[in-house]
Amino acid sequence: MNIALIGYGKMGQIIERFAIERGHEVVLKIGRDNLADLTVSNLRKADVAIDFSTPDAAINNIYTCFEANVPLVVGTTGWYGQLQEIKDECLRGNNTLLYGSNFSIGVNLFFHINEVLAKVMNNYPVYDVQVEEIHHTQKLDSPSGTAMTLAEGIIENLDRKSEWVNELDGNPTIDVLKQEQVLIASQRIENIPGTHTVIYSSEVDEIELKHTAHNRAGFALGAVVAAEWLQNKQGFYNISDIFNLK
Ligand SMILES: NC(=O)C1=CN([C@@H]2O[C@H](COP(=O)(O)OP(=O)(O)OC[C@H]3O[C@@H](n4cnc5c(N)ncnc54)[C@H](OP(=O)(O)O)[C@@H]3O)[C@@H](O)[C@H]2O)C=CC1
Ligand SMILES: O=C(O)C1=N[C@H](C(=O)O)C[C@H](O)C1
Repeated sequence: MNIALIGYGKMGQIIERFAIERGHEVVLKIGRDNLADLTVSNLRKADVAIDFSTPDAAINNIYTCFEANVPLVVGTTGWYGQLQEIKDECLRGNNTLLYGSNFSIGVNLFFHINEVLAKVMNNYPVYDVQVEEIHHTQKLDSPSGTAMTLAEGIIENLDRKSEWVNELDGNPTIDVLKQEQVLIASQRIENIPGTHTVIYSSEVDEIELKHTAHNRAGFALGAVVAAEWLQNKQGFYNISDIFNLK
């Protein structure tokens, strides 16, 4: 496959390594210093594009890929407020997009276990739940996309929770946490690739479900596998469609 890499930072560079290892060719690499090369005609040289750029850049990049009619894998987080608009536009224009807050196999298993556990916890109201996430200090968005997916998995399955709220580095955004809210506590610490914990606590004990990424390889390999899966498909997909754990 010919691949266009949109965003050539920490993730883009590791994705390139895995793409080449798996026999693909990287025909376009876009970073901040060659943004002018992100054109419809350049994108049409690729069979698929993979975007790991920035929360602010993602929406524009997605629309440019739609215009070029090139299938797109979006790993960038921090744009999900516009998810419905992008989904509608993708389907309206017969385009192809797969997105995911986390492409690693381990986290996708974790997402599934989180949903099963949340269902079980309907019968155990003595436990309250919160999500914690720790990432490197260059991360632009908070909470992490992965933490949002975890909180949404809890909300969809645990009847006593209906929304999430975020605090960054101990700075609360609300005065009082309501019973129906799931707190996502975010922390930024040098060099942490991504650690997520779901904690159920009662007066007498705690249950912790934790995923620690040792490096970024799992995310990057997952993105290349997602691009391969997207070949010859049309429509709007999430990474969970590949793992099919439901
Ligand atoms: N879904 C998943 O599994 C994962 C998702 N992510 C997400 O991927 C994104 C990128 O992460 P990461 O690689 O660590 O971040 P980096 O900051 O290392 O890389 C982002 C790159 O995008 C470039 N860039 C800036 N503006 C644009 C633009 N308009 N178009 C294209 N590229 C642009 C930046 O250029 P410059 O360096 O010049 O600023 C930089 O090279 C983040 O949103 C992160 O949350 C990360 C890991 C896993
Ligand atoms: O910015 C990162 O680094 C990561 N971002 C993703 C997220 O927001 O969940 C995935 C991973 O945790 C690394």
